[in-house]
Amino acid sequence: MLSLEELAVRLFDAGAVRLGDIEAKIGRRTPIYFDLRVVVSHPQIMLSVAQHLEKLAREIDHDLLCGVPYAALPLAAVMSVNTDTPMIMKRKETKMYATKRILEGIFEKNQKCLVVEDVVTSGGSLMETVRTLRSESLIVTHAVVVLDRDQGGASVLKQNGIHVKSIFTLTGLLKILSEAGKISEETVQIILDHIKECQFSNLDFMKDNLELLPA
Ligand SMILES: O=C(O)c1cc(=O)[nH]c(=O)n1[C@@H]1O[C@H](COP(=O)(O)O)[C@@H](O)[C@H]1O
Repeated sequence: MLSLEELAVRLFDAGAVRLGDIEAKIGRRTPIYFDLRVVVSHPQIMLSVAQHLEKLAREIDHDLLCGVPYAALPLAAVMSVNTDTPMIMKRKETKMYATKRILEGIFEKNQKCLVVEDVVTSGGSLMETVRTLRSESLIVTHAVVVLDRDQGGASVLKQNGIHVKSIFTLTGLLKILSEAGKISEETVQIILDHIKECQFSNLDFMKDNLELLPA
């Protein structure tokens, strides 16, 4: 298995870390965007990301895996095969014909479902999936994620009963990439200032992002 440092550099070289003034979800702007969708083109990187998630998942009691659509779906599938853990999939929309299911795959009430997500910023996307799983009587208490952007999403999720374990935090990732000579100190500082300013626990920031708050 690749070390965290090697994995971070491989992800960077594959184009998973985009720098600049980038538009993120719902019009948010960010000086760094982590795009995990590129890993489907790099099977060895995808395998390594999945293995690191499996390591985090080993300490969590679970019967099922569920990836948040879409970027985490291939990762959840690789984890499912590697660990022989059944997976379920959440549809973006409820199917309007045949089975009318929102969740695909076999599950029973009160099974423990571990959620797999690529990036946590506010925690909104992950929470949306958790709500669906809970509405289908599954027990959801943990999530494993590739990157926690350190913007307060993990504590918002904790308030909603979800403990998040991440392979990388954005602060940790920046340290690795700057030590590897991939990003400059100046860029690191711009991103750290952004994280500090754009906190989902900060009420002034939240006023402009109310639609992102988990209910
Ligand atoms: O929009 C984002 O905040 C975001 C930042 C980033 O670096 N990478 C990234 O993939 N995202 C997207 O934002 C989602 C997480 O944002 P939250 O729903 O606010 O936690 C991810 O599932 C992605 O769709």
